[in-house]
Amino acid sequence: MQPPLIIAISGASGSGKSLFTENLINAFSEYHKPVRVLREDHYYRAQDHLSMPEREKNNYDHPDAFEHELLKAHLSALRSGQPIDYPHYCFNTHTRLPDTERLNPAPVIILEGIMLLTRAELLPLYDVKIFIDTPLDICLMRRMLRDVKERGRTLESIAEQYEATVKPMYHQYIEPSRFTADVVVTQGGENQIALDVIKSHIQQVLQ
Ligand SMILES: Nc1ncnc2c1ncn2[C@@H]1O[C@H](COP(=O)(O)OP(=O)(O)O)[C@@H](O)[C@H]1O
Ligand SMILES: Nc1ccn([C@@H]2O[C@H](COP(=O)(O)O)[C@@H](O)[C@H]2O)c(=O)n1
Repeated sequence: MQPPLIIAISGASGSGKSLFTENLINAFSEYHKPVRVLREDHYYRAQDHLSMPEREKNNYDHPDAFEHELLKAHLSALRSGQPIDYPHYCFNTHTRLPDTERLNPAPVIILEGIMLLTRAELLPLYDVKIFIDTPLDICLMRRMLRDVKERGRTLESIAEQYEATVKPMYHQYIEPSRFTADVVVTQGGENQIALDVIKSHIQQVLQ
């Protein structure tokens, strides 16, 4: 069996990675190749041993917040045709859920997450590296709306976390990782030309 094509999509929180991923999947639907999506967020470290106030204080915008060793092992397994036990994460409790999900390999694997391009040891595992480059003020505005609605946050906590970790870590880790990307996408998840270009590259590779 041919190894899967692995596409990594990175960029700031709120840059439109999830939306771009959804649109890329839709673009694939006519091509009849099963696509599997893995979210780096699911690889945030389990923190069951910490109290809630301790969890709330943590820096979730540092590469070490993620169990990248597990992600790397999972990518290697999928590449060699083995299934994985995909972890699930809860943003409200800041830790992993007890259950995992058995996932089989697929011809196309899309990975999505903020720190995917920051680890030198992960880069060789990706076939295509994409960076969604969206101005930070737009990312923050989107994040505020989403985190209040979906992640149980208050505006005060979002503003505090943004100043303390999200913004400085973006400049330290995420922004420099842009230069490792094959494609930098401006105008976020709705950039149709970028979607078409990437789709046509992927079609050529898969033929
Ligand atoms: N181009 C866009 N125009 C309007 N809203 C957008 C756009 N891109 C993303 N959003 C919205 O902003 C929020 C964050 O986008 P999302 O794709 O989840 O970002 P990320 O995965 O990078 O954190 C979501 O509610 C999404 O629907
Ligand atoms: N317990 C957590 C874990 C992560 N975060 C924030 O999530 C952001 C990354 O996820 P996106 O879907 O927005 O890319 C990251 O910036 C962390 O600050 C959190 O708030 N709590």
